[in-house]
Amino acid sequence: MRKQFAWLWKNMDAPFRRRHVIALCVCAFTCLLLLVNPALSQRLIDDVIVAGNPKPLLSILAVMLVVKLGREGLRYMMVIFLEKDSQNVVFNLRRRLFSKMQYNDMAFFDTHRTGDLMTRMSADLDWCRHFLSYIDYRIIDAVCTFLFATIYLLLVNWKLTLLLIIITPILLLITKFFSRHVRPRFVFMREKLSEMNTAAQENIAGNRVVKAFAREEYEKERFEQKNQAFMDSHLRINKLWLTFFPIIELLVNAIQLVTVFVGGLFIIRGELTPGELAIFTGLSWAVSNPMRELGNLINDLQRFSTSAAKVMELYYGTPSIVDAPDAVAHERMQGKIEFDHVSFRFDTKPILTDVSFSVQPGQTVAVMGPTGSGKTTLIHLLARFYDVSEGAIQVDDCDVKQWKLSELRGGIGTATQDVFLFSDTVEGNIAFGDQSLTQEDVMDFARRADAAEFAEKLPEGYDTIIGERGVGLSGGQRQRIALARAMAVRPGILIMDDTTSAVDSETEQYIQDQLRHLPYECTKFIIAQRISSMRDADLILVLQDGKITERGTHSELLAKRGYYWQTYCLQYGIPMDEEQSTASGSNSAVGAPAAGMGV
Ligand SMILES: Nc1ncnc2c1ncn2[C@@H]1O[C@H](COP(=O)(O)OP(=O)(O)OP(=O)(O)O)[C@@H](O)[C@H]1O
Repeated sequence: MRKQFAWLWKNMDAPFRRRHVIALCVCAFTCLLLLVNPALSQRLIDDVIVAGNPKPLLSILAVMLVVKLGREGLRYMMVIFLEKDSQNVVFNLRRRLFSKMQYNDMAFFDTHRTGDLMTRMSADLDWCRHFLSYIDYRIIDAVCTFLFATIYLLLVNWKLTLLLIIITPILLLITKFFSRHVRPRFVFMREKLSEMNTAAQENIAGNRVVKAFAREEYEKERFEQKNQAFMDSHLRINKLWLTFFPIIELLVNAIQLVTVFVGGLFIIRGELTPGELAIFTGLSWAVSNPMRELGNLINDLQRFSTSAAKVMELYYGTPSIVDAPDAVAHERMQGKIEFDHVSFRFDTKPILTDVSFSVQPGQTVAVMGPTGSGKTTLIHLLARFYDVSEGAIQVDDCDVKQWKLSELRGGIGTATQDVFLFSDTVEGNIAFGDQSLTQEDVMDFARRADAAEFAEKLPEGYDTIIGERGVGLSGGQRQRIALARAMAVRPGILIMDDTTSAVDSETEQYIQDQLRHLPYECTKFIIAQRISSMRDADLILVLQDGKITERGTHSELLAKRGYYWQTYCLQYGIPMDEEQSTASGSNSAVGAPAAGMGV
């Protein structure tokens, strides 16, 4: 807990820290002020009522009123200070956490559910705010009220005071027991909250799939289970609390009884004046209330501690893929790529094995292969989303591990398989990677990606806001905006991962032509299933089970009669026997049917 407080403190700006200390001192001072009115009540009873002397009456009442008003005013100021300080910390934390998430490894996002991360950024952070704006002052309040009242009562009558506080050690023991048992329940509850949020988030993000499969009822049921589990975890805590709470209440109420009963006896024996008994009855709550509060505070503290631990995990997590200390600065990326005996494993599962190839700047390399063969992983390694397990990847004759990450990734434009567009205008989405693009540039790249025609027809043209994930656009339209976005950063390496799979052949042909005439030099890295997307590539790689099984140009691969040739025959409806006899002539004859089919 101390660590967590130190962490929050570290994230509070200096002026707010000063104010926070002042606010907590004010809190302690107002606890001291609590003693004034019971002390004045004693004088009121002993010196005014019992003595029959009305002279000091007005002055006593005036001081009581001033103290009461002053105390309320100070508490008001304290609450405002605490609220502002806690907001300052949460603001700083949110900023830092968001930035942390930006730089986290791909592996981090592979293993953390979105719903869980959202819970850390919202509910868990709110518990950090709650600690600074409420829990910490309530602790000081309880401790100071108890201590000041006890000391004062000891001075008035130590025997009666000892009777009042005799139950304190028992209470502390019960509290310790409660605290030990409630913590794992809070950890469990936090997990259930995260699962519930994840279910809600996935349902919202995947609502189209839910509808398409008419799985609303199933989803409702699934969420119901998570909701129920979260509620049950809450109830388990409440159950524990309910076994603990009556014991505390009983002990605390005993304090009040002892005060009146033993206090009365002391008056009869002349050991206490009626005014002094008024102090005891007036302050017995100040001794008993903090004890009563203990359970609540422990609940809150454990809840805070569970949430803070989750936020701290994110806060202190360090990405494993970072700039090397001796990273080399590069001007513009030229686009020379070399994979040198690259192998890659996810945990122990081999994904790529001994992959070697090289591409010169400006060339086009295409990769094809069955699904799951490791094509996307190749580009993930190139952009250093993951580090190779063995071998090395060089870009412009420099190991990618020696590149500054921002320059490496900034030099690669990627149109990914799974298109994600932001809730922004079409123009904003295309200019995402380069905010300095002019409107003319945006329109030019949209034209090259064949996105101009439909973009202009949108209700507000390029200023039309498209929804999250490009809602409102067709799959092919989204792919074309994603391609324009990748082209627009003028990368040294342009990666197209299944980018034209959802567009028709004519559009694909148009895009292919445009790719040949980009207004800058770049290496093109194409991942595709269609032969038409790759037939003009300088190098075509066939990847099977993470290994390169075929390599060469279109005609060389057709001549090999392997996977590429089979795919070719399947896609162009050529019986394999017939193709074999056609291809037994020259290489140009092999290319002829496809060219003739206009694909
Ligand atoms: N984050 C991950 N953790 C573990 N395994 C993964 C992860 N991402 C991918 N894989 C596995 O790596 C293998 C290669 O995946 P990859 O996405 O590179 O294939 P692909 O050839 O691009 O497939 P597709 O054509 O379907 O896109 C697959 O078996 C996949 O299950």
